[in-house]
This record gives sequence, C-alpha cells and structure tokens, in this order.
Amino acid sequence: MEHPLIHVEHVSKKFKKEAALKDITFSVQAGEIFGFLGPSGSGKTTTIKILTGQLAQSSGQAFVLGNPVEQIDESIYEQIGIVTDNSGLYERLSVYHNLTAFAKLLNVDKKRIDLLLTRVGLIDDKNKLAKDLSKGMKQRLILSRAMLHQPKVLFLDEPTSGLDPVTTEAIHELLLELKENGAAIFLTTHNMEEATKLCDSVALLNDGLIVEHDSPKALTLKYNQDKRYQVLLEDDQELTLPHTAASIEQINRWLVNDELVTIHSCEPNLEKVFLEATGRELV
Ligand SMILES: Nc1ncnc2c1ncn2[C@@H]1O[C@H](COP(=O)(O)OP(=O)(O)OP(=O)(O)O)[C@@H](O)[C@H]1O
Repeated sequence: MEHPLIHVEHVSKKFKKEAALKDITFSVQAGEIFGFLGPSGSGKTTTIKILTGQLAQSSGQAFVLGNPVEQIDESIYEQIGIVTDNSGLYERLSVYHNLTAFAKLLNVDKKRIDLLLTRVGLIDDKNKLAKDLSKGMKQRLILSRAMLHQPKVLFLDEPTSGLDPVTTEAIHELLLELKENGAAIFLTTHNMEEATKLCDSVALLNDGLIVEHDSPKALTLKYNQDKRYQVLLEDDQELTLPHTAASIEQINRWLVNDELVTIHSCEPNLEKVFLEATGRELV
C-alpha cells in the first residue's frame, strides 16, 4: 500500500484535565475521502487543528504528506487546503480579489478562479465585497479558495452545513473530482447522507474515542443484525418482512406470480449505526 497522505497514530489531546481525544489512530490514502463523524464536542475540530499545525497533541504522532505535524510550516499550505469556521477572508476585498490574492501566493493560473466561481455559483457575485456576502456565500468562497491550487490534502470542517441542496451537490462534485485526481480528503460532518454518499471510509467519534472505522457500507452491514425486507406488491400493499424461511418462500411466490413491484433490504443508516455503537444520537 502507498504511504498515506494523512497518518494519525495513538494521538491524544488533553485540555487541562479534560481529554478531548483519546488514543486515536487512522490513515487517509491518496484518492480517499475520509469522514470523521461525531456529535458536537466529540473532538473533530481538535483533530483538524492538530493535523493543520494549529494545536499540539498531548501524545502520539501525526503526519501530513509524510511530515510530522510539529514541523508544519507555511510551505505546506501550497499542498493542503483547509475549510474551517475560522478560515478568514479578506473582508474588504471582492470575491474575485480574495481568490487572486491566493492565486498569486500559490502560483495558480487565474483562469481557474472563474471556473471555480462558476462551479460554486458565485460567478455573478465576483465583484461583491466579502463582508457583504451571506453565510452560505462566504462558505462557498472559502471552499473555492481551499480548492484553488488543487491541494493534495484537503481538510473540511462541516463543508456544506447551511448550504442549499443545489450548492451542496456542486460542492460534492468538486470534492469527487479532487479525489479522482488523487487528493486525500478529510471531512467532518453531522450529515449522514453526505458521509454515506461521499466517503470511502468513516470513523465514528464519541467523546474523543473512535468507536468504529470502516466503509459506510461495511458498517451498515455489520449493524444489520435484525435483517428485514421491505416489499411493495401489485395491489399497493407495503410490507416489512423478517429474514425467515417463510418470508423467502412468500417472496418467491410473489415473484412467480408477478405480484412483486419492489423489494429492498433494510440496512440501518449511519445514524442508526452510531446510535447502536454508542447509545447516543449523532446530533
Ligand atoms: N481550546 C480549548 N480549551 C479547552 N477545551 C477545549 C478547547 N478546544 C476544544 N475543547 C474541548 O474539547 C472537546 C472537543 O471539542 P471539539 O471542538 O474538537 O469538538 P467538535 O467535535 O469539533 O464539536 P462541534 O461539532 O461542535 O464543532 C470539547 O469538550 C471542547 O470543550
């Protein structure tokens, strides 16, 4: 296996006496979207801060692009992108000039600016000042800025929270493109649908501990103990059947008689997996 672009080994973080992260370990490879899922206060932002050199861990080791996080300096920002609450914008500059400032710093062709602004739906607002943007527009500008230089590693703290479905979809497409180009994407989200759709693997974080770590599909199958099937019949009846020999026979009869319109297995979603694994709700 190639060297991971993000590697975290037994990292813990204490704030005074309170443990915010307890011995967490994971890796993110090139071309992987990794979802970090957990309720408020579980340690997601703390992890991003450690990985981006804004906060020191109390113990353990972490590496980004092969560099120990303790050694992160400005030069790494040419290769990584960060989207967090505190990703500041130049409030008095326009949308466009916020991006040209970064394009210059990061040696990016200015043509990419218009392309990105179009993709995130900000092209008609390119001359607006950052201070006059709505929250969602600011978020889109911060995202464009983080993706401007097609970073090898991208950290996103709740990237689509508060965005409308159309913009969210556009952002998802951009993230999938970056992934296709080999970026490692670390994403925190409360949104389980987003995680299921985008992430190759997810870690469920509860009180600073990773309680599960696998692909969304593997996790939903693992927690699918009470197997059931949902069927829709020709006469509009909708039924949920347990996984028993009698049900299978019944389903077979419907099939033979051409009475079955749809059939689905009922795996739990990630929200239910989280509840099962931790005994608490995700949000
Ligand atoms: N600078 C700090 N000083 C003291 N405690 C802190 C500090 N930063 C975070 N914490 C604590 O660490 C824990 C984890 O916080 P963190 O911000 O990482 O959570 P989170 O999962 O990102 O939550 P949210 O989804 O609400 O952003 C919380 O108990 C928080 O109070």
